[in-house]
Amino acid sequence: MIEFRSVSKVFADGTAAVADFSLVIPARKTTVLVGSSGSGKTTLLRMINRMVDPSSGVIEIDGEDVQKRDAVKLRRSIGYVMQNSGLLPHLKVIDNIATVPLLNGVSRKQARARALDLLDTVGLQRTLADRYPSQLSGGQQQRVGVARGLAADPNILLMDEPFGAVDPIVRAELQQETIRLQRDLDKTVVFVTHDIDEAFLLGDQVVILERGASIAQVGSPTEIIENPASEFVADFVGLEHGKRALSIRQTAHGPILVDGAGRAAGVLVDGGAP
Ligand SMILES: Nc1ncnc2c1ncn2[C@@H]1O[C@H](COP(=O)(O)OP(=O)(O)OP(=O)(O)O)[C@@H](O)[C@H]1O
Repeated sequence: MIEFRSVSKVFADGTAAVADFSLVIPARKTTVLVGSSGSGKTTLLRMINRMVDPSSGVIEIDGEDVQKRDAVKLRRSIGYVMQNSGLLPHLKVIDNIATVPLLNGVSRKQARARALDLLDTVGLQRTLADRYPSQLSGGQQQRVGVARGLAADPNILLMDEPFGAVDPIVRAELQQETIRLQRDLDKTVVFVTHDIDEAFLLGDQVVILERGASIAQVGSPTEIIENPASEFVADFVGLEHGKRALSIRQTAHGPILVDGAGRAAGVLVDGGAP
């Protein structure tokens, strides 16, 4: 479990990125921080692994204040996946994945063997191991980024807009892979996005943020859609514009569900049916 208690961050130039933020992030679930640009999502994420230190307040992992941990060791024990994969261009795929285990003292042979296993885990061919990042597609690079994040077998995986730079089809594929990985690996995932649909798809817990990382609402996707806490939330999740409003239309073959634009969205089935 990760806990933020009254955490604030004011950068050296006076920018108040985060003001009095408190949140419990449960273990082995996916928590998604979602909000528009500049709402403080990345700053919150980076305070978990001490890439950024808070100005005030406490962040605990399993009851231990992260400020009391060695920053470098802490960072290496937590997986981090970023938007443009962050791969080192002069290292082959296999060596990119093996970097953190090597730094942690794992033997080269073991680290490379694990890197090959991780290529399987993220759905990449092992034959890609000897390529350089520039010889991969954007989607493949992101998968390598996820493999690298998992390399030290961390309990916590931080993902900062990991699929922001790939096309919508690859993005949908990577989202499904993330759901599968989470089911198989059971990590505590903290995921940052500005895309509410991605947040609802991936999040067990969704945190909607306004400027200064002020929490507009926190809850499961169902709770938020059923009962938006404010007009801001209703607007942000698309309830105000009818984007998520489904209605029943009778057809010659029975009732179907249509969305706000009148497009067929599905059929109605008995919720109790197998
Ligand atoms: N190192 C820094 N120095 C000064 N201001 C910063 C620094 N890093 C971030 N900020 C500012 O803090 C605020 C929050 O930034 P942050 O990157 O956390 O937001 P975000 O929600 O992740 O945005 P985006 O979706 O655009 O990445 C912004 O106003 C940003 O300009």
